[in-house]
Amino acid sequence: MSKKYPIISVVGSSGAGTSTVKNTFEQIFRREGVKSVSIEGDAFHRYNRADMKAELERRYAAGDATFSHFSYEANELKELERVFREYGETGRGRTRTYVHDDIEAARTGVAPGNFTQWAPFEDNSDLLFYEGLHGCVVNDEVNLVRHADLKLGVVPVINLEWIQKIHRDRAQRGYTTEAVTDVILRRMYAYVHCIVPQFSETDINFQRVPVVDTSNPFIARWIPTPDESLIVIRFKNPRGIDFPYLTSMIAGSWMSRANSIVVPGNKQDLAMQLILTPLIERMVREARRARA
Ligand SMILES: Nc1ncnc2c1ncn2[C@@H]1O[C@H](COP(=O)(O)OP(=O)(O)OP(=O)(O)O)[C@@H](O)[C@H]1O
Ligand SMILES: O=C(CO)[C@H](O)[C@H](O)COP(=O)(O)O
Repeated sequence: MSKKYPIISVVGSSGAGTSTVKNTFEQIFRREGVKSVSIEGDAFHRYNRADMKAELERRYAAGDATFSHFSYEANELKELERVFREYGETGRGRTRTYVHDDIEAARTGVAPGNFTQWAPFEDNSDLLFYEGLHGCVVNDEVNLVRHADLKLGVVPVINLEWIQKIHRDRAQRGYTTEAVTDVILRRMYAYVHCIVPQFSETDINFQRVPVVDTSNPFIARWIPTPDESLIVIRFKNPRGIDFPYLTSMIAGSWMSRANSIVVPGNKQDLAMQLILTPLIERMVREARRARA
């Protein structure tokens, strides 16, 4: 936790929708005049695509079928923690980009499956925004949670998460359904052991639930639309959350538990703005006062 240089950590599995949620944050930052710097979790993968393939094959031959991008050891989590700590103390740090596809390659000048060079954050930012797979990991080696001031989970129910991943990886990254299915299967061990535990560390989880049949996610022709889904929003500590205000402002919402509210899928953006804007506004106000 840093009063001077706060960190927001948004965690979700691959295809969960963390990049989509980043757009909502960017709208809030723009409207509130907040200058942010950001990290994409993929920047902290340990291997480029070719080296990851070689490492996967090496481990597989040695009898380890559990290794994947979700595994702690496939990522530079100590370096990520060092950057979180440095940013919290000084407002400085560094990141890079993992280039996934031709569009990103044209933008960065780096071939797909490789990293750009590390580059420092811009100076004079108000906060650091992280979105990715591992921003709330607590294990024997790192504790990212203690550095983050606001922690969010983006967690569609698993059938929906798979549909989103399959459609995104096919449409934007050129993979086949079979290839994505193999990746989902290979990542399952680390999904359970490395990804899921983080959602007990987060302050707020946003869980999208489809209300159409997704029994066979591998043949779904499209991603269930916002109108075909609900969002369950769960607060770890509901004290201070103005639920009557939220349920009156968000048409069609209701409380399902003392710490949970359900909103229609097409109100996700509105709900996030209503919930997050005051939290961000307070965080930035206190940080600016601490730096003055
Ligand atoms: N609330 C939503 N409603 C409809 N579609 C969504 C929603 N959130 C995400 N999607 C869709 O799901 C797919 C994956 O979303 P996104 O790229 O944001 O995932 P991600 O968590 O950033 O994945 P990765 O970490 O692998 O890059 C995209 O096609 C996106 O349009
Ligand atoms: O989404 C991912 C992790 O969140 C990707 O699968 C990972 O970044 C590796 O990418 P690629 O398969 O394009 O090499």
